[in-house]
Amino acid sequence: MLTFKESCIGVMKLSKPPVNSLNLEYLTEFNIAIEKLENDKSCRGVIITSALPKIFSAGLDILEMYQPNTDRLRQFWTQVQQLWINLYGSQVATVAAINGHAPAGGCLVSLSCDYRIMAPNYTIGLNETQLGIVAPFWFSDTITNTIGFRKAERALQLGYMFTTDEAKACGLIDKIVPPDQIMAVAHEEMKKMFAVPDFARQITKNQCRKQFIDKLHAKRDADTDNFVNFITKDSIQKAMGKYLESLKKRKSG
Ligand SMILES: CC/C=C\C/C=C\C/C=C\CC/C=C/CC(=O)SCCNC(=O)CCNC(=O)[C@H](O)C(C)(C)COP(=O)(O)OP(=O)(O)OC[C@H]1O[C@@H](n2cnc3c(N)ncnc32)[C@H](O)[C@@H]1OP(=O)(O)O
Repeated sequence: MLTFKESCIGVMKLSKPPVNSLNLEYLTEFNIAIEKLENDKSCRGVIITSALPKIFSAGLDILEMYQPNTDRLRQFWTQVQQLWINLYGSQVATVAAINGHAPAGGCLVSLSCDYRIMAPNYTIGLNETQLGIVAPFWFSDTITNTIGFRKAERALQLGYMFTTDEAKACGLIDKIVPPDQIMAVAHEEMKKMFAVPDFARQITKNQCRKQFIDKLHAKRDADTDNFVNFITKDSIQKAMGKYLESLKKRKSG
């Protein structure tokens, strides 16, 4: 993770080649970096982007969920939950500068921000059903809060990956920006949020999102149990094995 401050804005660049997949160690690093910025009194905003060409993030590392060690799987999911709590509940203004593909967990990271700008000709969405797995309730809540129930329900069932244009049309992202302008526009959008007094913006964000974060807090242990029980089922393991194979075939084909 490349993290630096530009005046009162923290910039976090995901930099885990080849695809910024989020494994236990990288999620832990991500959480520490965001918590550090959150606790920095001089930091008013955070921009999240990718240091890699063409990929924002491939989402959760599938290898963490395939033939897993159960203790590690629990730690992994705890860090996934914490990342969402940290980002969706962040007091600082957040902008996702999506400069590449953003499937599943990559999409969730961006949906947890306050504003999303995206470069053209990429794809974004919660594609979990395509892997034979299920987006948990707090993934569904986050996309539903962004694009509305009907569109979210349809997209979740299909595991639909939106093109940048489709994502803009349904409100999954807010703006399409050429890749060379994405950071400049992220700063412009940040300035618009800074024009509002921080406490008023923070209380308003909290009013909108707190009920969803409280829901996960209340069900956090059960959610981890559900995840571990679900992922370790033979049928789910088979489906994930097939999906990994299909990724490799697509590469060689
Ligand atoms: C009753 C039950 C109720 C509730 C259920 C309870 C709990 C919920 C259960 C489960 C929820 C779990 C949630 C999961 C969310 C996720 O994030 S899952 C991850 C989904 N991600 C994807 O599907 C992305 C797959 N990747 C791609 O589409 C492409 O790789 C991508 C477009 C990102 C890049 O394409 P390209 O540049 O062509 O690169 P390659 O495809 O060649 O990939 C390079 C190597 O990277 C490997 N890789 C790709 N993605 C991942 C990944 N996510 N994890 C691990 N590894 C990945 C790929 O295999 C290549 O590896 P290789 O070089 O061949 O070794």
